[in-house]
Order: sequence, then C-alpha cells, then structure tokens
Amino acid sequence: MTSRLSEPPTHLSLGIDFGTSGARAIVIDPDCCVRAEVKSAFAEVDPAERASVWKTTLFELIGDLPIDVRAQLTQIAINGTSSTILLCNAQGEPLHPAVLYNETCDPEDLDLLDAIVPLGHTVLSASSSLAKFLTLSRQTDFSDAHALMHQADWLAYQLHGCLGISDYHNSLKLGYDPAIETYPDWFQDEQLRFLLPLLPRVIAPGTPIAPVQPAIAQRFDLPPHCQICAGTTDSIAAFLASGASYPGEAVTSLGSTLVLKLLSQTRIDQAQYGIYSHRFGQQWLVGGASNTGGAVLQQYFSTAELASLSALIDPQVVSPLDYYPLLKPGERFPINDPDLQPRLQPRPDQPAAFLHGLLESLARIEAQGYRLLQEQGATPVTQIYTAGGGAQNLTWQAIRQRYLQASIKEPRHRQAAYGTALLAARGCKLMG
Ligand SMILES: Nc1ncnc2c1ncn2[C@@H]1O[C@H](COP(=O)(O)OP(=O)(O)O)[C@@H](O)[C@H]1O
Ligand SMILES: O=C(CO)[C@H](O)[C@H](O)COP(=O)(O)O
Repeated sequence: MTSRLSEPPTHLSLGIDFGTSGARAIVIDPDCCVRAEVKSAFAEVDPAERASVWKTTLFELIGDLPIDVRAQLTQIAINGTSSTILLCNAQGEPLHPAVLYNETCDPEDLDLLDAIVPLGHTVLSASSSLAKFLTLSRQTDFSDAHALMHQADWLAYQLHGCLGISDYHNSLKLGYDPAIETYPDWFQDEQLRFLLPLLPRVIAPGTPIAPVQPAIAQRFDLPPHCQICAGTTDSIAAFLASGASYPGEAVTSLGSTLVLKLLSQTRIDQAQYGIYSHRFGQQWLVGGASNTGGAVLQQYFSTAELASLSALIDPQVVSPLDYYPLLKPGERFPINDPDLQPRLQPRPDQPAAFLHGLLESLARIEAQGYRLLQEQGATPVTQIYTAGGGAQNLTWQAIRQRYLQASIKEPRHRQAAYGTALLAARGCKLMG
C-alpha cells in the first residue's frame, strides 16, 4: 500500500477490479500516478454467498484505503467479470445465487435464441448473460423481479443507490447493441418481451451515475460529491491499463482465464467461434474469452511453485505435451463448445515438465485465438501487451513469443484496477 500523507488536497480516482480470484483497488492522482492500492483474495464460497462476499469485499477495500486518500476521492468506478449476472428485486436484493461468467444456460434457451437472434450474435453463446437470464426465468419466481444486473452494476449500485443502470461493455452479452445505443428489435419477440421492463438503462463506461450515497460517504469519509461512475469488464479494464490505443494493439489477460482483446477498425461478431466486439470509442475491441488460463495452473501449483518451477524451464525448448487445459468441460473461445472436454494427459512425473506442457499449450491456444481474430477480418496484430497474474512469468512470455507473430511489449500497468481508475478519472473519452 502506498500513500503520500499531508499532500495538498487533490482529485483522486478509485478503480476497483472484481476478478475471479479476488478484488483489487487502485487510486490514482490527476497525473495518473498510483497513490494507494489494496487487494483481497476470495475464498471458495457457496454460490448463495457470492453477492454478499462481493459486497463485504467492496466495503473492506474502500475502508482499507488511507483516510487521507478516501477524503480526496472524487470518482469511483468498478469493473467485474463479464456475463456474471444477478436478478434483483426493487430493493436491489438478489433473487437467486449470482451466476458466474463461465456458467452456462440450459441448451433449450440457446435453441430459443437461435430461432430469434441473427446468426453470429454475441448472445448466441451458452455463457451469454441473456441466455443465462432465460434459464433463470424458468428457475426463479420473476414476480418480484425488478432489474437484470451484472456484477459491476450491482456493486456500483451499493454505492450510488440507483437501480437498473449498466454500461455498454457489461451489457453487450445481455444483447444491448452499442453501435445503435439501444436494444435490438428482436427483443420485441413474444418469447423475450417479458424481459424488457427488467433491462438496465445503458450508458457509456466511465459516465458519472450519481454521487455516493450520503450514508456511504459518511461511513468511509468520502467527499459527498464523490461521483460513482459506470464501469466496464475486467478484460477491458486490463486493456485500458496497458496504454494500448492504436488499431492492431492487443492485450492478453493471463488471469484465471485467458482473454484476448485486439483493437480493430472493423467489428467482428462470430458467436460460433466465441468472437465478439466491444465498442471502444469509434473503434472495436475484438476478442474472446477462453475458459483456459491461470485457474487451471492454480489447480496443480501454488503461486510460489509457478514461479520456482518456471525458473527450471528452458522456454526455447518446445514441450511435446499437447493439452487443452480446462477445469471442467466447456470452452467459449477460440472453440465455442459447452461440451469440450479437458485434455491434461499424459502427465509427466516431473512437475516442471508438466508445467512446461501447460504453459506451452496455453501459448498455442492464445496464438490460435489471435490467428482466428485476424482470419475473421480484425485489424492485423502489431503488438501485444500482457495483463493479469500470469504477466509476471517471463518464462511463459518467452514461450508465448515463439508462437505469436507480434512482439510482446511491457504494458503501462498490468492490473485491471488501474485501467478502471483511469476510466473513473477520464470517463469514456479515455477510449477516444
Ligand atoms: N508466476 C506465475 N506464472 C503463471 N501464472 C501465474 C503466476 N502467478 C500467478 N499466476 C496466475 O495468475 C492468476 C490470477 O491472476 P489475476 O489477474 O489475479 O486473475 P483474476 O483477476 O482472473 O482472478 C492465477 O490463476 C495464477 O494461476
Ligand atoms: O473470462 C472472464 C473473467 O475474467 C470474463 O468473461 C471476461 O470479463 C471476458 O469478458 P469480456 O470480453 O466481455 O471482458
């Protein structure tokens, strides 16, 4: 944690990243220098406890910031994991356990959407928010339902108190179209129109929603005029943190999952491959989110073992092991198959050899993802930044570089929370 006491009062911006394994908060000053950062790891919890753990963690992170920093916060924004959803009543209380980004809908709901929604649309994925809300509509009593919310929306609501507001990044997988800035006409279909009153009002990421609620301001010594802003998703926050801003620049998030984001002048939506495009100013962040990634590494190795065993690997040697590292069946990108099976055999006796095979296989999947994005028409990759917990692994970086056509560059900052702090500070003009 860093903070400079007895500095003259200034405007500080707080970005909070709610990822898979934990949450991180970063405060920046008007020069975008980090003034404080705190984090909290998530323990395994029952699904019914997820939302209350997030709310507790949110208040803990804010409370853990130095009081002289809290007293100068003028903007706060929160990012969450995309298509992590909650159905809430009029008091903003969840009516069911939160559904995570990598959980999927019932097959019949995807069949229903296939018959209504244009081919290739982002919602035509088993893990899309809309598909999962349809499954929920048959499992939950909707009579008290008032708002369909995403993780980032619901957490920001705890601070601003205005129900039913989202951003056009989190709402993409709900079906909102950021190009026309509204929900498409196919929502009028008789099988979908019951959802219309529950859909969030969507604004641009980083847009101020409302001042912090007085009770929250008082509890945490926040200025009463501190604005709570619309958020974004974790992988877009990581893109913002990297400093990438030109078409062809890309960010690979090596977090619990492997997520690719390529800034493109063309919008590509190919749900059959798990490819979708987020609006980024007047351009598009084309990409996809795989279920492979760090969470699979963590299944076999501690963080310390990842570092120590990686040091034993010669990254110029090609591992012959060819895995598809998944925790459970189901993949979103670059193969969109809810039934894809993990492939983690044969497992060598030496742990370093096993890790080498995993890192090599993840590198192949990353390269396959970028090839696919470019084959589908995205702006060719010119350089790649890395974000997330895996970005610190230089052995993995060297293995990845063997497969990637573009050079891997050092990002401005590796943490998504820094990108969300930039968004809070500068609003959607940050995206051009
Ligand atoms: N030295 C390392 N090498 C490779 N992966 C690492 C290393 N240290 C941490 N990780 C991975 O980073 C992941 C956590 O990254 P993080 O960005 O916090 O993820 P998320 O936000 O998705 O929870 C863990 O799943 C872990 O496997
Ligand atoms: O994998 C994930 C968790 O880290 C999320 O799906 C991630 O947020 C990717 O979705 P998006 O591309 O919409 O940001």
